[in-house]
Amino acid sequence: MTSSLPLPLDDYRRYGRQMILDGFGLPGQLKLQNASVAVIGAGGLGCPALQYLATSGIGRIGIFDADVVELSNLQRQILHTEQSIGLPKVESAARSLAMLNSRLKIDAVVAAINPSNAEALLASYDVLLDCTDNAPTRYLLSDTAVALGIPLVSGAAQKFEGQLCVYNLGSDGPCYRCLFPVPPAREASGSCEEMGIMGVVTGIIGTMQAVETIKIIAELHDYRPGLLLYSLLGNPPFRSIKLRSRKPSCDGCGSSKNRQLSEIDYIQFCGGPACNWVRTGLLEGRQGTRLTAREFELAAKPSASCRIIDVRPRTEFGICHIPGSINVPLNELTANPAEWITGPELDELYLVCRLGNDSQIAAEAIRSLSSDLHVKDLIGGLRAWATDVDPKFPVY
Ligand SMILES: Nc1ncnc2c1ncn2[C@@H]1O[C@H](COP(=O)(O)OP(=O)(O)OP(=O)(O)O)[C@@H](O)[C@H]1O
Ligand SMILES: [Zn+2]
Repeated sequence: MTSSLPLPLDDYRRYGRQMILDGFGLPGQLKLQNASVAVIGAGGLGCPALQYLATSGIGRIGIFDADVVELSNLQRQILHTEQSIGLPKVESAARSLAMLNSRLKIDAVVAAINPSNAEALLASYDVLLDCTDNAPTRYLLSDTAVALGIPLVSGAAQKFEGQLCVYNLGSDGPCYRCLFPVPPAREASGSCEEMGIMGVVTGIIGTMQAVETIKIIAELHDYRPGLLLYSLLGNPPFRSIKLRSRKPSCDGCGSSKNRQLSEIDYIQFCGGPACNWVRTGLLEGRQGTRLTAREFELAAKPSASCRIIDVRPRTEFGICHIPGSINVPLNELTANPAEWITGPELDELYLVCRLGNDSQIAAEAIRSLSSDLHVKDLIGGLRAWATDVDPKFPVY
């Protein structure tokens, strides 16, 4: 006689180690099996979150990201391999996940979530995971979770630190706007490329996003989540802040909200472009004051009359620099520009940075002091130097 089992026979062996846990059991496994979750961002946080969600037996996972895999991603984006460089991240992630769990249903969507597509693309999921890296998307996903009436498991990681919080949980869980009605300053919320990230920090936070998602689906969670703060250098490394319930006056989830997502200008609200649904170019350069890498190489020869100032932070200067250049980090230079243009013979000043933005700010600060000095900066920064002048110059 064959009995009809609620799970495929193999799954009893596959998930047995968690199914024997009191409080989880077969009902917990069935809840995971019947659940759909959407992971937005298949980068540092998305990869570890996806890995554990896939192996835990979630039935369907949507992956959304418009980016392709780069060498600099491999330090932390652990579903991507050297072979997947150049492939869309969602495709690379889906391939890795299929190897972990061939029965998992994966919706791999090569697209950035934006105000026009968010609700339509995410409506069929039970839980959203924010694994992205920019403020406009954080607000958009919070508003989308509120509009769809589903929880949002949000992660963030920068430098040595990470943050985890579940928003819009249950009938009175706060949304992201309840906690952060005003976006963080742009300087405090740059990308991993700008700010740096210890790879393993994203592993911890992304894995904890998977944990919270599993808890919500299996109904093991606390209805009053906290904001969890992690610092790799902290002692203790974890701190948790208890959250209040939803704010009645909140623009995102309060009683007065009545806006359509597509009408909200998230990018404007967050103080300018910072996300990949609109990537902008560099600062506008002043005509004739900027040099290509090849021009820079020919013109900038360090001597008593010619100085190359590299305005990157000291740690970055310590990684690599143009021979003969001196390091004056941008904040020090702009705090007291006069100090760096002393010297009776000094006639030409060349400014460099990593990508060609900070060097323009430094050049303007110096020009505001002296009109005699020839002040020029390098278009595209040391990236362009490595591409066009010195292929052995490290790119980081
Ligand atoms: N609106 C969005 N919709 C979907 N994915 C997004 C959105 N905004 C950001 N992402 C994705 O979130 C991921 C964030 O991951 P992470 O910061 O680790 O990667 P990265 O941007 O490749 O890093 P780096 O700053 O080092 O280049 C990226 O893959 C990015 O494409
Ligand atoms: Zn709110």
